[in-house]
Amino acid sequence: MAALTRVSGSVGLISLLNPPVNALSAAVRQGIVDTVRRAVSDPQVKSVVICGQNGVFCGGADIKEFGGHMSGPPLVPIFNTIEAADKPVVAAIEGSALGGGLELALACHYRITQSKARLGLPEVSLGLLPAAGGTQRLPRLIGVPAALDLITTGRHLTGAEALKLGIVDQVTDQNTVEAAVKFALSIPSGCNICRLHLSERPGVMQRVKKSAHGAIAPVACVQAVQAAATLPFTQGMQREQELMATLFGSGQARALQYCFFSQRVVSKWSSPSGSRWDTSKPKPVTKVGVIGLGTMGRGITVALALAGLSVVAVETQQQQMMAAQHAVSGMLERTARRRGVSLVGDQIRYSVELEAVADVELVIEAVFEDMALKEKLFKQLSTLCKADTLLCSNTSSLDIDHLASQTHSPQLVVGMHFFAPAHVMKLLEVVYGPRSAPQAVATAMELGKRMGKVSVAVGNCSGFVGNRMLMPYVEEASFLVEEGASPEIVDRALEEFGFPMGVFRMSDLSGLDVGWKVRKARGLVEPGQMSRVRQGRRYSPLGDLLCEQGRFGQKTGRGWYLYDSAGSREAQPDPWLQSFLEEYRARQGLVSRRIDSQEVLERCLYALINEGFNILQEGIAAGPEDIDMIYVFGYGFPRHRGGPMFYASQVGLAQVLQRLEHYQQLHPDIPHLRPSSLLRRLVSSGSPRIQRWREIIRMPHSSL
Ligand SMILES: CCC[C@H](O)CC(=O)SCCNC(=O)CCNC(=O)[C@H](O)C(C)(C)COP(=O)([O-])OP(=O)([O-])OC[C@H]1O[C@@H](n2cnc3c(N)ncnc32)[C@H](O)[C@@H]1OP(=O)([O-])[O-]
Repeated sequence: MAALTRVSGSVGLISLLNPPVNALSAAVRQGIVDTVRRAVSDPQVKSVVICGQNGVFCGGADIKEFGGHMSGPPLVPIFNTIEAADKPVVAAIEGSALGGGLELALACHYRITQSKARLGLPEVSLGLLPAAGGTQRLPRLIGVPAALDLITTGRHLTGAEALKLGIVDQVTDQNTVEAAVKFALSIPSGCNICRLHLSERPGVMQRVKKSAHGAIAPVACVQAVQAAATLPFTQGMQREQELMATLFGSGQARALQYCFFSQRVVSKWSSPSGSRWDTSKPKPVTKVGVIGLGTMGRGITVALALAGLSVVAVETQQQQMMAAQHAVSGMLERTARRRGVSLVGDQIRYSVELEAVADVELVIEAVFEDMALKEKLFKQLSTLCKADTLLCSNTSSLDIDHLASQTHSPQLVVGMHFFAPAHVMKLLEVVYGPRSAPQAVATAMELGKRMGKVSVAVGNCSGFVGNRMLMPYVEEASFLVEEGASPEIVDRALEEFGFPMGVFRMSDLSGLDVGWKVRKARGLVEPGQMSRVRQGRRYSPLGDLLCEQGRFGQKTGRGWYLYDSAGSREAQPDPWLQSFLEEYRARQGLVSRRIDSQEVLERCLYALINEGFNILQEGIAAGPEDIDMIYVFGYGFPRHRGGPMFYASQVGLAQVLQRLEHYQQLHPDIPHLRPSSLLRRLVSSGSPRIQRWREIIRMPHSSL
């Protein structure tokens, strides 16, 4: 899987052959061993160029091999042999040089790269570290601070950035392999590995640990680079191997690698009606209308403009429109500066007239979350837009099928549920109704991809996947507080698990009035009432009672926590809340008990997971990967835990079932603790690997 040819008389050209990304599988590694040996021993070869076939240098080690028995020659001695070769070896980098691919290039004596190529060491995002010499060679080449940044974040660089940092010797816009051959012909033999004077960076470990939220790979990456700074090369390499060995078999590495593949699985969407990603062709879209320029509409406008689309942004209130225009310009400016790209914005046209969207190919409605308002708007859009214009709603929970029924062409209606801030958050839920055409789903998915989103296609139900699962999670947290926990106890347990914020800090940030409005719309709120049973099930009025006191969270300076001032972010425990809770429990006849972090995690997470099984059973999500990517990219579920469904598979489905049964016995009035029948089916099928759940879900129930 690597070929050697002789070009320009004396250059041995080694091509890696393993489409699509020339991953370093066992066969490729063997191919490199053989071709390097032949090139080095051929007296007619004076220098060597290594490149990848089909415009990609190398995507790194073959991640698919990690799950099984590793065979074939290991990378470290191969790269050491290349580095020690007495003929100059040049890497010709096109497309990507990532992970082991960049480590291969670092072992070469020179690197020539295409300007648009992507270079990086993303192993940390797979729960690993660059263990083929990357943690030792990169700091020696570019210094400790720059190497730490690249290795602990896994971020990609362009060829131009790599040149600036000193990772590559030359950047070209011409044919990279030809440039590398020319370069190889011009250099004398010898190696240019630069041995920088390295020193440790104080304080890095503390910073990395804090932002890792419990992930172990970033910490190991720092330890490995510290070894480069303090130990001779050979000992540093040994340390790199030891640290890799601890990461390689860890649950976190398995979870992160599952996320890598799941992200790709969800792009291959399918729906119960039989429509699929590979048989549904998206409609070309160049011009999009956005209706409603509140927080969501502004973010969506920015995300569309950054993706290079023409946008017609409509806000019928003149003053609100002016404010939005100003805000969008600022957001675009800041994002362009951060990304180092030139400012876009001239392709946005603002209007106060709905008719301005008459000629767009797709409309995204982002008005207030009010069904009557949306119904009216969809009726109007259906009349004034072109007959084949796709009408999408950014609703976070309303019935897409009902909205579709307001239009002349219900097959052209889908949900595009963005997450705030829409130009930053990676997740997009694409919601299809029973009547949505496959092309409408494919078009929304493709548009999400162009906007750099992880798009997940889901079925229509109240709250879709993400918000529907959030309900039991948030409710359990409130029940725990009624029973004796404090918001701090609940939040601490969830943050130690890896969430960036616990339930209560998160609610304070997004505003307690948001959930209050939703509960009011569902007829659950009874002002001034303390009853704990509503609509036939357990209910906690705590959130409503706080809102009645004007405690809306950060924006009012008090909510579940106390803040220095309105808008401040520093949450302090609130003595008022403590006495309020004591009084509440006394009036309800509740005897406060000690609640530990295990109970917090089990009740909140298993309730969330259980709803995930219901969603799978109903076919709202096609597979566990869809749910997991929604939670990882949209709800801060720790990526190193793989997502809620993967986490359940790691805990053990029988254990999750048994704990749900236990809690359901204690709390028979909480329906979301009643174990899902799919969970029971999976347990009775022997708790198969998560990759097999789709088969079991599709199996007729009677066969079990
Ligand atoms: C000793 C340890 C040494 C070392 O330090 C460890 C490593 O190197 S760890 C590795 C560090 N390297 C990384 O983390 C880089 C991971 N890769 C990427 O970031 C992107 O794939 C890349 C940017 C290369 C191309 O993006 P794109 O053009 O949008 O294309 P795409 O993303 O859609 O992928 C196309 C297909 O290729 C598949 N596949 C891809 N890479 C690998 C792989 N390494 N392996 C196996 N398969 C891989 C991918 O699943 C997909 O398959 P399918 O069946 O068609 O769904």
